[in-house]
Amino acid sequence: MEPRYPILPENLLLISLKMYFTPDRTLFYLNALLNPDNEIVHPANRQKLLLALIPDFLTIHPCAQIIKAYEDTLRTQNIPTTPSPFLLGAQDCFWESAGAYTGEVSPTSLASLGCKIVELGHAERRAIFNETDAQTAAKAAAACRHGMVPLVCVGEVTAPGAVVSEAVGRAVGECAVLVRAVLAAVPADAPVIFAYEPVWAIGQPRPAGVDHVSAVVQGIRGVVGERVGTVRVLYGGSAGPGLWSGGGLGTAVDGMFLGRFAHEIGGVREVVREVEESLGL
Ligand SMILES: O=C(CO)COP(=O)(O)O
Repeated sequence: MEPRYPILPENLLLISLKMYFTPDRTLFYLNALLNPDNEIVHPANRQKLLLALIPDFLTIHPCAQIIKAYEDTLRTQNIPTTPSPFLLGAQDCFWESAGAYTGEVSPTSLASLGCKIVELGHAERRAIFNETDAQTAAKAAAACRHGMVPLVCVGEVTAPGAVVSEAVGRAVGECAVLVRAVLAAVPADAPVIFAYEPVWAIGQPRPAGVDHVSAVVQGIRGVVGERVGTVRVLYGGSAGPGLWSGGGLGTAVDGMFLGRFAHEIGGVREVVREVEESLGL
């Protein structure tokens, strides 16, 4: 059977919890994201803005149950849940579906639990676990075989020097290698999300400058070119409230990939409000 991919609207806000939260805190956090009183997830806005949570592997199953219960509640209120108003993602997956691969996580299992997005090639996995472009591309293909969207992290390692134009060209060149490898590995109609995360901007007090991000993202879009499947390009790396509207990032990218600055629900609400306002929602 052909995989059925989730529909991606034009704007995405994705949150990775990396390895920061305990299971209890993750479940409390997800319940808070979905609580209508917190005004974060608005099913009516699904066609324009979609949120997703990417927790650790241990909490994927209970998170899936919480999201299912949330959708059941929406249905009792006659609010449509197709396409899903909120997605669940995983922080990695293996490139094989099953077998003697101790410690690895199967894409089949992730899909069966309701994961729709698989994050791949994060800078931390590349630096600490030596993950290669070929491995990331193979994992992206595996995610697609199971109807999940690969969320591929790309970004240059070194911060820009004094010559801005050179820095942009170098950054695009570094990102292009993985962008091309992934697009060559996945079906032409598979949706793909690229998170442009300059390695030097991850885990910092401030994000990369919007001018730099904007120019590199334009370059990445050029590398992607025309393609049947949807491609979204997000920014990640110390992103948080104030960057989308005040910082002007909103006109350059299709969304943000949030880390630490989404750990408090109030911060997520601020970011959501900025994006919604920019979309006239
Ligand atoms: O790597 C990131 C998202 O995956 C960004 O993390 P920080 O926002 O904490 O820098």
